[in-house]
Amino acid sequence: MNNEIKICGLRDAPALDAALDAGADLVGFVQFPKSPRHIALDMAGPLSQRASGKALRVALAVDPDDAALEKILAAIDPDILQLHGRESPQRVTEIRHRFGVNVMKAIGIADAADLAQISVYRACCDRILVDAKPPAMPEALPGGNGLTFDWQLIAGLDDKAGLMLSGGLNPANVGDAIALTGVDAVDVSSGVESAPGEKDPQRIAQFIEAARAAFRQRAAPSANEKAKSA
Ligand SMILES: O=C(O)c1ccccc1NCC(=O)[C@H](O)[C@H](O)COP(=O)(O)O
Repeated sequence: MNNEIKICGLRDAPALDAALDAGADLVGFVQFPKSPRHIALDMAGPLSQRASGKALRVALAVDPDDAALEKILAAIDPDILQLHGRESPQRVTEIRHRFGVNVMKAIGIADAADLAQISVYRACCDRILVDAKPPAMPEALPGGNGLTFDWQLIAGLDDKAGLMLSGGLNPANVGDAIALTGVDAVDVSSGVESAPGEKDPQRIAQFIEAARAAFRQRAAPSANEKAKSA
């Protein structure tokens, strides 16, 4: 992963086009009927085709069984399957092998103890999305809650390869999140919406611009480094 930006929860062509036009690297289609971002497969298929070759297409599912996965993968034909439930490492391995699909596993982070899951899942999946742990309420969604977590936990990791930072990011805080954590990839959903499930093209563009600026800033040599090499 190298300076990648994912816009998740796209449900219609105007929102998808806003993400693609602004330069999103990954676009996500949520398969979770209780979410305001859920998109039916007969709509998700054409949207995914529209994004083909322009961005990596991510199908997001929560504890899917094989029958559900067959339908999701056939309709969306994703480049990446994001698993956002309680899938065990064994289940992730099984899915990867059975369906031959790249998998990004979401891990909920609330405190330092949760970081152990990163190395557990690194061994069995292609990417890892570190997200805020959902609130412990029956009606809470597994993701898309607009909640941040302590970014210092990620900043302190020795190995950030393959990590995508998520949870409560928005155009105003994504620059700080990138600078502080040092991650190479970010993901957003509710932070670029005007109402639950309603993507706002202007906020999408602002988010991508702010993230790109932070990635550029990190790549640029500091004044100190420039002086040393002069
Ligand atoms: O977005 C949803 O509604 C959703 C529902 C069920 C499982 C996962 C979901 N979203 C996962 C994502 O990848 C979100 O982008 C991620 O949780 C960040 O969301 P937000 O804090 O709203 O930016």
